[in-house]
Amino acid sequence: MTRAAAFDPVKIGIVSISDRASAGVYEDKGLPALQDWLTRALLNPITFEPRLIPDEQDTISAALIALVDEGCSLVLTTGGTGPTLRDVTPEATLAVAHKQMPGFGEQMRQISLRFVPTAILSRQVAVVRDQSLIINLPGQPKAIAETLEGLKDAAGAQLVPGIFAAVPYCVDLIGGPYLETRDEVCKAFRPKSALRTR
Ligand SMILES: Nc1ncnc2c1ncn2[C@@H]1O[C@H](COP(=O)(O)OP(=O)(O)OP(=O)(O)O)[C@@H](O)[C@H]1O
Ligand SMILES: Nc1nc2c(c(=O)[nH]1)N[C@H]1C(S)=C(S)[C@@H](COP(=O)(O)O)O[C@H]1N2
Repeated sequence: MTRAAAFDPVKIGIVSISDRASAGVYEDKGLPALQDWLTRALLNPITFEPRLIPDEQDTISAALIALVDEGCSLVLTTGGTGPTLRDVTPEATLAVAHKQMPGFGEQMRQISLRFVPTAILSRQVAVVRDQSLIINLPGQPKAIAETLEGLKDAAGAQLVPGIFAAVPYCVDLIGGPYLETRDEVCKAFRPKSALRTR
């Protein structure tokens, strides 16, 4: 068996929530940014389930429920986390939550403050629904890598850990596949007792 074949396959939902990108007013950069980063970070074979939808609460909740029901162990959204009247991604996500995971939002705002003072305007949340972890990321395409990967210095040393470091163990705990990362992109952390030996 090749080493690649030993990695668990994973299905990941990626959801870009933008009135203008979904209407074709501008090109969607959210889905490509999510797909690029996840492909770089994960060693597992990934099946992506992409959705590009407007900032409508019921549409967002329905998309999240469908992705979880289709077997996505992880669902990442981008966009609609700010304070404008149309920004309803956190409400749509909380509406389908079985558990809230507040640490992800707290850490994302800490990371983002190192990039922009307006980081505190993002109301992003993370939740568990069934055996899936759903995480909101901000809408600025560059915010995707910033929040997932964190902040590194010029030599590549981690200054602020990205939120993705905690994602593989969280997915373990809710019964999902064993996710493995490329350390140079994101060093995942698991307690020693949870490490799989090869
Ligand atoms: N899917 C996307 N593709 C490209 N750029 C985006 C996308 N989503 C957001 N942006 C950029 O990031 C900014 C902030 O994102 P935000 O989610 O607040 O969008 P918005 O201003 O509510 O507008 P819209 O929902 O129409 O994208 C946008 O104004 C836009 O410049
Ligand atoms: N890492 C990062 N976080 C960020 C930003 C950013 O550029 N980079 N933009 C902020 C801004 S300006 C806003 S209004 C909020 C909400 O963005 P959203 O409505 O696009 O989700 O995210 C914030 N978080």
